[in-house]
Amino acid sequence: MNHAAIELENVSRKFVSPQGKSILALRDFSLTVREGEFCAIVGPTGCGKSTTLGMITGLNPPSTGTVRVFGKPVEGIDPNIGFVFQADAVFPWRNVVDNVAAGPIFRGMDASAARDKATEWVRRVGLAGFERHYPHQLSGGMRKRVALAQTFINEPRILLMDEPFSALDVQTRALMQDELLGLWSERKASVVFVTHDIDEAIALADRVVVLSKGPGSVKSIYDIPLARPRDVSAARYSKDFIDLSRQIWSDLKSEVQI
Ligand SMILES: Nc1ncnc2c1ncn2[C@@H]1O[C@H](COP(=O)(O)OP(=O)(O)OP(=O)(O)O)[C@@H](O)[C@H]1O
Repeated sequence: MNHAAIELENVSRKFVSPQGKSILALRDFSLTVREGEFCAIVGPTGCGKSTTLGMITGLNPPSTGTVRVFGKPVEGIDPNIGFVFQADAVFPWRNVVDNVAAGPIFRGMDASAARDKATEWVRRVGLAGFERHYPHQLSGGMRKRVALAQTFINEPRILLMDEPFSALDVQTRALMQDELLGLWSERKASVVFVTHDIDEAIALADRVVVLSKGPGSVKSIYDIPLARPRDVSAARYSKDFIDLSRQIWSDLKSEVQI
């Protein structure tokens, strides 16, 4: 049986705008992500996708409702959780190895052991030979590889990704999606992957969750029956993929129409 890794139960989240107006970002939001599941979230702009991730991290608690991670209410930052965001979270003043080693060192690992482990991860994400390069000497795709190594080296049990590949060109993006699935398949963290790209969501996920326009709640959930291991580029041409893409878009279209 698959246990729940993340549970959001009847959650809502209110913000106050700079003008003092109350904004309801999420309403009646319930979602369970199973252990080892890859869950993608799509939805119109402003529907509360990033807010949802913030609640799972504990940085942004819900106004009402409960958020649990591995059965326990979220209280503060959980070291089991890793993040990859759209913006690069690399330190510009550190070279590639030192960027990747930063997490383990912060968690108390001896610096030389951390650098050895980081060097191995740099190789695994295809950056052997670039260990001493600084972020400004790398392409956007290479910096994303550094970000993946930085995250995976900590062996997170939960991985939260907020449009991590949206700034990349189409080819690099496809490569990074394959890379991500390869890394994920080794340890099967529970992933919540936010994207605007329906095809990216289908290519990667076990389930795709469609949110309604703000205040966001779960509109529909699609099981993705594509076999694993997946070759992202090849999977896109299958009939199942195209049918799902059409269905999800028709669901989403009514939410994004003005
Ligand atoms: N700190 C904040 N203060 C005030 N309002 C906020 C805050 N954070 C988010 N909001 C509001 O909550 C709503 C949801 O925002 P959120 O960033 O979660 O949406 P999103 O679905 O991730 O959007 P996008 O797809 O454009 O990235 C928006 O109306 C936003 O303006």
